[in-house]
Amino acid sequence: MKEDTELLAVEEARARTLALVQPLPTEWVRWEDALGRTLAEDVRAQRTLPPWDNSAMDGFAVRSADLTGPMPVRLRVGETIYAGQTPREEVRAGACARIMTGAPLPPGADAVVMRERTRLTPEGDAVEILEGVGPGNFVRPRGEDAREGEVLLPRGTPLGIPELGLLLGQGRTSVPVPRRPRVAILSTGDELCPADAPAEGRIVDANAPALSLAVLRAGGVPSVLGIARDTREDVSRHLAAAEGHDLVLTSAGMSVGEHDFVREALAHLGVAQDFWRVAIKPGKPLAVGRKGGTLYCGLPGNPTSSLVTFELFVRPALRRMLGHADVEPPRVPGRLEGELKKAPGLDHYIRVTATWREGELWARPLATQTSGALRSAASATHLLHFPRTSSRLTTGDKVELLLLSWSA
Ligand SMILES: Nc1nc2c(c(=O)[nH]1)N[C@H]1C(S)=C(S)[C@@H](COP(=O)(O)OP(=O)(O)OC[C@H]3O[C@@H](n4cnc5c(N)ncnc54)[C@H](O)[C@@H]3O)O[C@H]1N2
Ligand code: MOO
Repeated sequence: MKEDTELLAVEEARARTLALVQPLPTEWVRWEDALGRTLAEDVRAQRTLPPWDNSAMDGFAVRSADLTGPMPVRLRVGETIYAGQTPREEVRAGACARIMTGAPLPPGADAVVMRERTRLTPEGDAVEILEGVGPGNFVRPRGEDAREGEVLLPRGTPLGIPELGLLLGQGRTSVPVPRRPRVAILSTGDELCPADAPAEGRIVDANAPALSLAVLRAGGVPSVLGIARDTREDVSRHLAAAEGHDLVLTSAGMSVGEHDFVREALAHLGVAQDFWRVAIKPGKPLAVGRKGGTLYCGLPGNPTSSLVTFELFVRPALRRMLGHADVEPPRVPGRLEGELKKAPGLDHYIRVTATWREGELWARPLATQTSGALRSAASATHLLHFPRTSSRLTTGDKVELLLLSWSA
């Protein structure tokens, strides 16, 4: 195992993590399970939509050439066409048809005048058009949404609600997507006990359940492997059960303590470590490696450190497995409200609560920033990036804020 004592920059650590993963094999899922995933193949339109030119307004289907002279113009009113009906008559010069939104445009007509710009005679057999319109006015052209045979959505498209609506509009109820990553989560530590059997003098394992929620939110399928004792043998035994997963997350035992066996157990299992230790706070002792098709991330035990490293490294890797092209943590500009100091050297990720005021996002650091305390993450809305080269930030300074996937 390479004893790399140098700290890797956060961007490099993320790039190296992402280089170890790729989109997972394709599966077909129903639309209900496709939200937030990506298309694994180009999807072509099977039908032209709308299938015919149709009206965008309730009003009158007209020949625009009839409306070029002085206004108003009086037209004879023919049939009424509702959505779902087929027009029976051609609109001839000097005439029009009553038409409702979504109804097919009748032959002869090339424009629609909305009802509010007309005056119907009391008998209802003629209408005064109050203003002229050009051809195509309020006409939704055939094929505006889709033309049969064209690529409607290309491979890699993230499937949000309108994209799925578009596919459903084509009569497609299932889509090809990369399958969901299967993620094994292992807590390690002699001091730990499970949350459903809390024991006196022990620390309840909060990391595995918290990480499994983070995995779920990121679109993965978590399975919790329990708690391994602080021996190489017990960690190795538990890790053996994780083989075959796409991603294995371990929690704790990553630092340089006498009982920090996780890296040793990973090496023993044949995991090739890509890096260990990143120049960030919190989360410095992160280790990442690979064996076969499985990515291994050894996350630090401090509860907030494990969640921060999840956001910065694990979630991007899960998004790549799910086929997303954009996997960087999303960022927005903001301003600091408060004072921050540190020694230069590490990138710090400060837990803040940001609120919108006077056209800007103002970020106030939470009172506690210790990574051992989950309080330093509870009620945080963003991570404020305090760059490695910087040692002081003051109220009003422009800052980069990373959106958190944890928040309620
Ligand atoms: N001499 C040094 N000591 C430490 C360093 C260092 O560079 N040199 N780094 C510190 C940093 S930074 C971190 S982060 C921690 C991470 O250490 P480990 O990954 O080895 O984690 P542990 O020491 O086992 O545990 C840390 C802390 O978190 C609690 N914990 C662990 N697992 C859970 C869990 N599943 N649920 C709730 N809480 C958990 C554990 O009880 C400890 O209090 O190392 C520093 N030390
Ligand atoms: O890197 Mo540690 O996560 O600062 O407590």
